[in-house]
Amino acid sequence: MSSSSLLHLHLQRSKPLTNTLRFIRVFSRSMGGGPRTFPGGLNKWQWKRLHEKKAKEKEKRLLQQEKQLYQARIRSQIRTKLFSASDGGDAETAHHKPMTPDQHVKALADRFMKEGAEDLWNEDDGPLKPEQRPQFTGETNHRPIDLRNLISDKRNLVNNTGNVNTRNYSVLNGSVFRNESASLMFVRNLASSNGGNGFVRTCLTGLNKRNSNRNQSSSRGEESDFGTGTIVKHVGGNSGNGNLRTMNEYVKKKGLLGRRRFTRNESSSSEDDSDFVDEKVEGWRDVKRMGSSASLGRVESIRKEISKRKLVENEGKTEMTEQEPILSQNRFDECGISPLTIKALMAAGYIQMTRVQEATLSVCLEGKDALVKAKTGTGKSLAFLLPAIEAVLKAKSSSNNQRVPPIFVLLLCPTRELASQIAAEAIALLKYHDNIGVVTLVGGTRFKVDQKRLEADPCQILVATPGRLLDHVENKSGLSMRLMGLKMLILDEADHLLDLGFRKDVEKILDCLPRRRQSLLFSATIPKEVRRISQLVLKREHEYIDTVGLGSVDTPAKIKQSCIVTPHELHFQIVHQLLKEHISEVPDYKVIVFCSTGMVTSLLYMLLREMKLNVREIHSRKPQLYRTRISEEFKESKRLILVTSDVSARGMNYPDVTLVVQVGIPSDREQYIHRLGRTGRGGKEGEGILLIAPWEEYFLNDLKDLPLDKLPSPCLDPEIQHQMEECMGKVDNSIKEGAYHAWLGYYNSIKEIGRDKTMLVELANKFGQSIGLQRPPPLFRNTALKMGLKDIPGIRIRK
Ligand SMILES: Nc1ncnc2c1ncn2[C@@H]1O[C@H](COP(=O)(O)OP(=O)(O)OP(=O)(O)O)[C@@H](O)[C@H]1O
Repeated sequence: MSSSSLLHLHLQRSKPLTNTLRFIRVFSRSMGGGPRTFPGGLNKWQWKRLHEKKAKEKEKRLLQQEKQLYQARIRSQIRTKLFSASDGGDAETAHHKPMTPDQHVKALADRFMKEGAEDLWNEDDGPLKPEQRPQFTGETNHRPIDLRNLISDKRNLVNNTGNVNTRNYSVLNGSVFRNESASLMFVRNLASSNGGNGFVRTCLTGLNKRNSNRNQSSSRGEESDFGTGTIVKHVGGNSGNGNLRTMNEYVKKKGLLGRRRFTRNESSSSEDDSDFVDEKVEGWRDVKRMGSSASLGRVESIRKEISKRKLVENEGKTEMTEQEPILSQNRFDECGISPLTIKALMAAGYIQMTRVQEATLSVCLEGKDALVKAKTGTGKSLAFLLPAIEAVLKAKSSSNNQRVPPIFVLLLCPTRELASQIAAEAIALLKYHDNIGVVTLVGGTRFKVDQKRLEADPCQILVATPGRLLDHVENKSGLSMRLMGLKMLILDEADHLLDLGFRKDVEKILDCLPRRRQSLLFSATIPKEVRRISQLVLKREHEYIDTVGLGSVDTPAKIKQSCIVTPHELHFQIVHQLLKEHISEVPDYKVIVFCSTGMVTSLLYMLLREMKLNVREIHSRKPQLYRTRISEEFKESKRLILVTSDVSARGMNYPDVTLVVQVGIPSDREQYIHRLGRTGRGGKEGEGILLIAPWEEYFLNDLKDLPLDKLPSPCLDPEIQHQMEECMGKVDNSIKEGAYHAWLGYYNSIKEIGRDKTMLVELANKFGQSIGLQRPPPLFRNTALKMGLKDIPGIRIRK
């Protein structure tokens, strides 16, 4: 399928998506009033829930289609590039010239050497990054309890059969494909990710001959990606039908066809199976033989080619990565930005660019859309603020006096503190520019005050959190009009903003922005899903800039990372011990302790305060003024400990943090990286300790490529233990009860733990006891119902 018809399809498909979103909005607005009873005897809320559920399902389906479309488009682009590059001619003619086997190997190696190619790599292909030596060698002192066993068993099940789950060849046969090697799967996956394109098929079969309807089969491959159909649907087409019949008949004859229909992924692979049959029709055994002999050799060559190139590349890089300097050789005064901005940079002591600034500045200044990944603390904020200022200068010079003063740059970030920090940085860079204003819109402040500021102050750059911005946009405050002049949209912590928690708001905001704009997405972590969903914001021809690079660790090299596995009940005491040790070793200590929820943060803060440590707390349950004051104080201080929830996990640039402690598992790998990244910023040294219970140890699987060392659990002084119990006794019971509920809610939401409710409640009750609760505090019936905990032993329901 050509890229223009793909675009056409995309436009067609994005229409219903917008309609759905509009429907949800109109619907939710209409829920304010209306009749009291609804068809089917439903009350207003049941009716609302029913419709919301339907709308959600529809939206999910449409997003899925968008995703498939995007993948198909990428494949089509890659194919076009590969053919034209390898043949040195245009893509059309290239389709008629088969590649030589050597060319295939080189082209495939090229493709998998590209940054971000992991996305196209499949788990079946084996590790793309070099294997890390196992970090966790020490034995756990504590025997893992049942839940952990259960979890790790289940995980193993998922991991080991991951391929089977997504590409269940065993449906067709047990013997033919199940035992095929990872390498064969690799080629097969290439075939699938290439939409069944001919050159991969040749790889698979080891044959150079091309059939006359290759173009047809190629486009079939892409179309089939949109369907969820069976193998029958997928193979459709001229010769395909015949082949399919042959295959189905064969399978039926052998009694191999199970009840199951193929999923989309399966069908995408099975298309390649059909291609086998296309070229050699004797039967499945032949298919296997061909696949395993010729194509395995080819896969080996591809792997060799990749490692050869990597070796050459790495030889030059070794020294650089070991030291990992964050600064580049380039200076700001050579990069073509405004002299007034350079003056402000120099005044702030910024002379040379960091590597991410060097890598992104020219692209951003050219006006291209970009998705940028760079490690924590490497200067991403400047990397997007400098082009933002340039965009304002350019827009200002070209726009005439307009009735409504336009906002030229909109910068979205997930937390209030981060918004204020970025705004402050922007103001510092604008020190010598006249009449360019920066305004922040964040929750927790008075709406009317925001409106007044927007009216009175110059505002060409708006820094906002999505929720509050949406309030303004939906309130018809005139902000939508001003946003119609937007030239640049920036999403800091883009992966988080495109996460489920924020995505709806971000989508609604996008609806209000002009399509002709430049969009920049920045984060230290960009999971595959986000890369795909980023098309919601970015133009098709955006740049993906990954300064971490394939095969490199995602965390700064100068942060010493370790992990302590010890029962949950001891965590608070161990935190106290670790802090005491750190304070005695590092005179200018500055520590951040992350807890999983606001209430647990509050509890630990009070306990540590009772233990006479110099602590502060920040979490979402505190008023904004207090949060801002503490944040400022912590920025400026030394010898201070900040106990916080995830509101401080991303983007916050507290200088010279010496230690980060994470109590309990974070919500995911990305959050671990961001929390850890509050230390070791700007190329400095730092230390991070993750404190988890034995039943949380499964999470280490997600960090196995990071350099974590396992530390033994420190010995606890019984005297201190006694003191802590006394201090815990002084903490208000309502805080403890809140912490218990929050703890339960947090772990209930983590699927690996939350699915065994009985065990979850047992663990929560143990936690309750450890913080001095005689009995587990009761839950509201509705809350218990929502959490699936109503009839679980150990849960008390409020009368
Ligand atoms: N060109 C530069 N020269 C020297 N220091 C710099 C430069 N650019 C940024 N820094 C410093 O690096 C530190 C980290 O910068 P920044 O907060 O932008 O990191 P980040 O990459 O956005 O981190 P995170 O992923 O946590 O948001 C800051 O202290 C900043 O002042």
